[in-house]
Amino acid sequence: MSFYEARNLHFAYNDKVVLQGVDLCIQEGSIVSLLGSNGVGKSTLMKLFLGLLNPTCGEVMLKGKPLKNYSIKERALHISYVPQSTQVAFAFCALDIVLMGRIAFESCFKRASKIDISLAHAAMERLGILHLEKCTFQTLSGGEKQLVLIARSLAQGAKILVMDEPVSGLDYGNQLRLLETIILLSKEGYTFLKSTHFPEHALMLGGYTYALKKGRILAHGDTHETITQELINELYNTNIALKQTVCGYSVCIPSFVHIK
Ligand SMILES: Nc1ncnc2c1ncn2[C@@H]1O[C@H](COP(=O)(O)OP(=O)(O)OP(=O)(O)O)[C@@H](O)[C@H]1O
Repeated sequence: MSFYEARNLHFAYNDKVVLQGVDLCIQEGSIVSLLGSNGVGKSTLMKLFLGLLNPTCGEVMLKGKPLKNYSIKERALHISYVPQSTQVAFAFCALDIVLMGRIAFESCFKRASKIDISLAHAAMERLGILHLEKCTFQTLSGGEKQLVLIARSLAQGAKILVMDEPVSGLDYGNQLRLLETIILLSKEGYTFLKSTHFPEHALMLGGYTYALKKGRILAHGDTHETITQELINELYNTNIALKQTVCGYSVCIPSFVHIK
């Protein structure tokens, strides 16, 4: 039985076709990176995996059962979502936002329990943002907001994390710390489906990669075998060379053909 998969997904926004026959299979505890140019459909595919959009054809399956047969609460027990950004209408503090991850376990109107608060604190501590707990979410920087949303996902306790460009807005140190956290969490049994604009980050994480182009899967497989310089150049219309460093990491070396 597959763990989490998309079978022959098709999707269009009205008459704008975005995905055409996408198959994607995620093993439990794995890290799956989605690559593709701007507007290719990565966020759309993730929203289909979350059940926030319905496919025009095809199906998302979770643990052998169609996702559409799970209630919203059941979905929240399995899957959490880190969006690219979140609008918050009220002056919630960062801890309130993280505690919202616990709503699936309680009623919206019930006060957070001691257990909820300690789980929220643990998630914030893990991401190095406990000092932000009393800050108003709206006043945080883009990167700080992103870390709070990731903490909300961890506090939710769901073991599948769907992350839409999770490092966007993070400074270089927080990018590396988040990648390391993802690797550590996957070793604890968490499963990741994440989009990225950085092939090097996918290579650091390893796992599995799917590359999307023109609504279809152009390439997929073990990340280190799938991400080649030819694939990167085809996906992004670039002219890079992929080189391996002495410590085993691959880096992209761009050639700026227009600048001499
Ligand atoms: N609500 C919507 N209504 C109509 N078209 C949409 C909607 N959301 C996205 N699209 C279009 O669908 C296509 C895929 O968008 P999507 O956000 O999934 O791409 P993406 O690969 O995540 O892009 P990026 O890397 O820039 O975040 C784009 O052409 C986009 O303009």
